[in-house]
Amino acid sequence: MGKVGFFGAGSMAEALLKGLLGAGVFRAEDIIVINKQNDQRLEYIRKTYDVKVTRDYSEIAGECSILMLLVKPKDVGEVMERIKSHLNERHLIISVAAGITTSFIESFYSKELKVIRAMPNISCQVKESATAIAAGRYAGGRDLKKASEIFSSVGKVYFVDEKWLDAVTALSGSGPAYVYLMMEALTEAGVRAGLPEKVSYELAVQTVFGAAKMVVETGEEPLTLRKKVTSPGGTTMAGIETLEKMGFVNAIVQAVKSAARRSVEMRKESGVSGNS
Ligand SMILES: NC(=O)C1=CN([C@@H]2O[C@H](COP(=O)(O)OP(=O)(O)OC[C@H]3O[C@@H](n4cnc5c(N)ncnc54)[C@H](OP(=O)(O)O)[C@@H]3O)[C@@H](O)[C@H]2O)C=CC1
Ligand SMILES: O=C(O)[C@@H]1CCC=N1
Repeated sequence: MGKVGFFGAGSMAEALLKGLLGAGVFRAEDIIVINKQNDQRLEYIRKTYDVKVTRDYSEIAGECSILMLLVKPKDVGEVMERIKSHLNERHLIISVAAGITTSFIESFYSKELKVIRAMPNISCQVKESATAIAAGRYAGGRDLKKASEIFSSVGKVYFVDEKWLDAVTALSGSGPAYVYLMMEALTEAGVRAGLPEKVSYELAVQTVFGAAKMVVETGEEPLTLRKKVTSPGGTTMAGIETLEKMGFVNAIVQAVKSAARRSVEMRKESGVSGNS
């Protein structure tokens, strides 16, 4: 696979580092990490994962054939400006930046640049990411295969059309946060119903974990499983009726819509023209 350069040393970079090193896709000595100015963070990454770190853009672009953009969408332009003179046709750029198009990244290079846009989620860290990937104009089957190999090592991979990526970002990129909020809400609800906080928290977390595992391991759909839990006239029915009355489903639909809208806005704020 060659060496990989990580542009960014934040949450996503660390989640990917943990996952990729754990899965053995890259050895620590094949990874170089660069960030912008946080020395302490870069030192932490170096010490914890035993990877090489640098502040030299030419070094990282020179040594690595795969360059992963793990910076905020607004910083993608700056990174591309800094590396564009060191790029060549052997480089594969993989960007996880929300809203940033492959054509924007391609536009920094005068020749054909291989770009893959990916939308993983934080669960890379435990090798359970749902990652969607789309190829840019010049990326071919081999590049998609490489990206797929990388993200398969940290979860499941789905090939999508690039125009879907705002919706994907809103659903599965941001999705873990919605589920964490659900856990927070269940914990709070348990406390209000009289449980000690620790008990409530542990019950909430195990309930969400068990519910997800049921769907995955039984292959049964959530609706079917929901029916199995909901006895006529029972407690679950009372709870679900309240969720319906309070607009639970609509709240989730609106949340995903807002997140997808924000993906489009961030694209515009980052100076990207075009829709997808
Ligand atoms: N967090 C998540 O769950 C997910 C995030 N993403 C995407 O991943 C990307 C990164 O997000 P996240 O990890 O949360 O962000 P963080 O803010 O945690 O990390 C951003 C990193 O980028 C570095 N950086 C900024 N500018 C430059 C530069 N010019 N050169 C090199 N490094 C630079 C920062 O360095 P410094 O600290 O020194 O400024 C920092 O290490 C975003 O585009 C986001 O859309 C996608 C899916 C899920
Ligand atoms: O919140 C964000 O913008 C990023 C993209 C998906 C998850 N985190």
